[in-house]
Amino acid sequence: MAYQFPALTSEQKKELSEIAQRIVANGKGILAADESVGTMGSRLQRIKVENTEENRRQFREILFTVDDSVSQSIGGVILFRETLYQKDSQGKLFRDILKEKGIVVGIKLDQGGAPLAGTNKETTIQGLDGLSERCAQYKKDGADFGKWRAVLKIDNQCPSHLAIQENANTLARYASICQQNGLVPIVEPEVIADGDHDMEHCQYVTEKVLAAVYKALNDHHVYLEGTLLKPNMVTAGHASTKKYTPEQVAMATVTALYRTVPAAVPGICFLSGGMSEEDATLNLNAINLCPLPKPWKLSFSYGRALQASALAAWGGKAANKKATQEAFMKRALANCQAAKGQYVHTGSSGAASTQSLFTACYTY
Ligand SMILES: O=P(O)(O)OC[C@@]1(O)O[C@H](CO)[C@@H](O)[C@@H]1O
Repeated sequence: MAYQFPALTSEQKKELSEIAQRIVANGKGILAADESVGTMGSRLQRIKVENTEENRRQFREILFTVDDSVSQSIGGVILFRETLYQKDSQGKLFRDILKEKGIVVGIKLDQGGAPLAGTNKETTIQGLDGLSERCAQYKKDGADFGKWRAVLKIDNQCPSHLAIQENANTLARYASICQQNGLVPIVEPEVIADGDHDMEHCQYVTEKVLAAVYKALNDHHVYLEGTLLKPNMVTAGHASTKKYTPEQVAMATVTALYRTVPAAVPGICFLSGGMSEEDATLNLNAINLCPLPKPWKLSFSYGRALQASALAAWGGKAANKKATQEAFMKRALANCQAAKGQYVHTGSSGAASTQSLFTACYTY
């Protein structure tokens, strides 16, 4: 097998690896503010706010106009298409506000699930058609990384070999297209927490899924130094009666990663997957203290676990801007400390931060 057709030039590789490293430098992580219109609707419903474009814009304006010091904790923000082209009340594009803070702008690229016939309601993810053109346009419009979330579930006969292979291959194809267009791909194979399985079962499945993903990324000539992984932590299913400490979650999670994720990958940014804000922070802290080899940055790319307190503080009222920004900053800082293994729980968390954020069958 000759090495004849290099996928990327050395300049392209340099740009990609620098972007990836910037996002996870010094304990920084990612704010996943890329909820689709429908997903944002269920977030807003919880606080009894109507799901209009203007309400979505207003909440995101409050998050993005937080004090500049947020850039010490947040290295990247993932946006939904609508948000990439939205402006603050003074008419300034959100993406320019983020870039001026030194935050890297990312874009959600997957377009939702489609059923895999002949399986127990498993899915693949759509969005490959026209992806290269969309990536090129988003790069011109200021994005430097992309995100694609594949969903795998633990259930009777699940995940099937077909679902694992199909989603791994689709993630790899997406990653290759991103890199060709100068975007760092965030590769997100999420094993969702639905079910009553124990943590050991989740570890087994997570290892199988990650091993398939890295085989596919290699097959597609993806440059690993210019990627980031966004996996689930290894936990018991949401309906399991077994309880595990953050140290046990950390040991199972780092073991699964150590067995499957090459050291060339610069950073692993976990999703929060319905954990409470506080659990997501405590688990990340324990992961960074875990006494196993950890050749990658271990950080966060949280949606719910960075925004739940902020959403509750906002409640749809402009007058609550300060409290909303304080709540967001508090979580951003806590997770940055956890990404360095330096988080100390003070016991003063608000009610919203300890509430489970789990949604059953969270497929899109
Ligand atoms: O699990 P979390 O941390 O809330 O969100 C993880 C995430 O990948 O899933 C959501 C739905 O696609 C996205 O908004 C977000 O980026």
